[in-house]
This record gives sequence, structure tokens and C-alpha cells, in this order.
Amino acid sequence: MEVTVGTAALALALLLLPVLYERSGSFRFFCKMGFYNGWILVLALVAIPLCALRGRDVENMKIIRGLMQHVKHLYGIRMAVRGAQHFPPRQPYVVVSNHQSSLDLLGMMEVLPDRCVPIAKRELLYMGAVGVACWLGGIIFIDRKRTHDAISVMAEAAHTMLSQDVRVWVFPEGTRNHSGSMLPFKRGAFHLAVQAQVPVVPIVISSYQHFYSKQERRFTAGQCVIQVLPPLPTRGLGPADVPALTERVRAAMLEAFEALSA
Ligand SMILES: CCCCCCCCCCCCCC(=O)SCCNC(=O)CCNC(=O)[C@H](O)C(C)(C)COP(=O)(O)OP(=O)(O)OC[C@H]1O[C@@H](n2cnc3c(N)ncnc32)[C@H](O)[C@@H]1OP(=O)(O)O
Ligand SMILES: CCCCCCCC/C=C\CCCCCCCC(=O)OC[C@@H](O)COP(=O)(O)O
Repeated sequence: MEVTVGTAALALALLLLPVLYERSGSFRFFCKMGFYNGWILVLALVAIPLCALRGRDVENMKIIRGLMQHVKHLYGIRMAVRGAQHFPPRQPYVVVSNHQSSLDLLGMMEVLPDRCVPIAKRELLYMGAVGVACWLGGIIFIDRKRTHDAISVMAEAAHTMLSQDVRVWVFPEGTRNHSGSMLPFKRGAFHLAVQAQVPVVPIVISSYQHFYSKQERRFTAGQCVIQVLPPLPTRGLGPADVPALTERVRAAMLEAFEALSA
């Protein structure tokens, strides 16, 4: 008897889920974000054996990128890329882009150049299969609580960029920023570019506000623009020039962000 009541309650709850999904924006938001994380976890499980054939290698980012590119379609997100001609064709550079949410991964995978690895917080390494896939892809991990260590990892990255022809993608805001604008930029990416004497390529992803908002728990289909801005050279610049370079890049990106998001 108890089993029957339990089963009936479960069946009723399952029947109500689609109704709840239809009626409640918040519930829909959590389902969609939960699926996003879960699906990335599944994709990581697929990526691991494929990437393991090469071992830890930046070429594996092609596999990760290939596996991730359909995800935008699952969510009805359309992405238009503008200014792709600005990517310097055959040389290392540092990409800097704004960071609104974990959805930025979709934009990143849309335009990620060959042999380009993101710099990520160390915590990602502990996310099970996702961490393993990131490690196999050659993603560079930094410990944000240890400035000195983070800076030495970045200095090593400057060498790797030149010796192994690698490009690096940094979110200079240093954290996700749902505010609808851009946080002040940390200078690590710009020190990196100056140390390696390679250009900075700014990329701006337009605001998600009209289809995605964490605060309002809203997540619908929508579109965004990914704008690649003209690269800024750093040849001849030294550490003293980093603050001005940082501010110049941020101003250009903020202007583009506001224009794209208007
Ligand atoms: C299929 C499976 C798929 C899986 C998904 C795969 C994709 C995953 C994608 C994941 C994407 C995940 C995305 C993510 O996880 S985003 C989060 C992690 N990323 C970042 O934090 C990057 C941006 N941060 C920085 O650049 C910071 O500056 C760092 C981290 C370097 C230090 O930050 P911290 O807060 O500790 O210190 P500070 O910024 O106050 O700096 C202190 C001083 O040091 C100076 N300084 C800085 N750097 C250098 C340098 N190199 N050489 C010499 N000096 C340097 C600096 O100018 C300042 O001096 P001053 O100017 O005040 O005098
Ligand atoms: C054994 C442990 C198992 C844990 C399993 C966890 C499963 C999680 C599965 C998938 C997670 C997908 C994560 C996608 C990566 C998101 C990248 C991202 O956007 O990171 C945030 C970082 O930029 C800034 O971090 P904060 O805003 O400072 O925070």
C-alpha cells in the first residue's frame, strides 16, 4: 500500500514538472543552467579519451571546440561574429574579452583561434571530468589567491607562447560580471602581451541582458554579437606602459560593448 502511494506521488510530481517548466521562469532558468553544466560534463567525458590520445596538448582545444559548437543551438542562441579579419594570421597574441557569465564559453568556442588556450581559475581543475578535459586541452590554470604564483605562471606563459606558437585568451575582468557593464581590468593579460612583445586582440561579446539574466532568472532564445576589434601592437613597450595600454584597451572595449548592446 505504502509503495503504491509513494509511486503515485512520484508519478504526479513527474507529471507536474512540465507544467512547472511551462509556468515558472525561475524553474526554467534552473533547468536550463543545470542542463548546461550537465551537458558540458557529458561532453568532457567524450573529450577525455579523444584528447588523451595526444596527451596534454593545445591542439586538443580543436576537439573541445568541435564538441562544444552545437550547444548554442540547443538554447536557440544565435551568434554573429564581426571583425574576424582582425585576427593576426600567423603569430602568437593575447586575446582579451569581457566576461558576463559561464555562457561566454559558447562565444569563446565560436571564435577560438587555432592553438589558443584560455587562462582559467584553478578551481576549474577540480570539477571532475571538466577539469581533466581542460587540463588535456592545455588550459593554463592560475591560483587567484596567490598573486605571486599567478604572475609566475603568466611569465612562463609568455615563454610558451613564443617557443610553442601558442595564443592565450584572458578575461581581464578576472571574474564573471553580470552587471551589464565591465569591471576594471586586471593587468595580467597586458603584462603578458608586453613580456612576449605580442599584440593584444580585444574581443567584445554584446550584452546577454535581453535573453539571459541571472538576477531575474530569465533565459530564453536570443542573439548576441561577437566583435573582434583591431589588434594593438606592444612591440617596444615595457612594464611602465602596461597601465596605459590596459586603459586604452578597456576604453575601446567598453565603447564597442555599449554600441553593440544598445
Ligand atoms: C568539452 C569540455 C569543455 C570544458 C570547457 C573548457 C573551457 C574552459 C574555459 C574556462 C574559462 C575560465 C575563465 C576564468 O577562469 S576567469 C578567472 C581567471 N582569470 C583571471 O583572473 C585573468 C585576469 N587576471 C589577471 O590578469 C590578474 O592580474 C592576475 C591573475 C595575473 C593576478 O591577479 P591578482 O588579483 O592576484 O593581482 P592583481 O591583478 O592586483 O596584480 C597585482 C600586481 O601584479 C601586477 N601583475 C599582474 N600580472 C603580472 C605579470 N604577468 N607580470 C608582472 N606583473 C604583473 C599587476 O599589474 C599588479 O601591480 P600594479 O599594477 O597594481 O602595480
Ligand atoms: C569531483 C567534483 C565533481 C564536480 C562536478 C561539477 C560539474 C560541473 C560541470 C560543468 C561545469 C561547466 C563549467 C564551465 C566552465 C565555466 C567557466 C567559467 O565561466 O568560469 C568562471 C570563471 O571564469 C570566473 O569565475 P568566478 O566568476 O570568479 O567564479
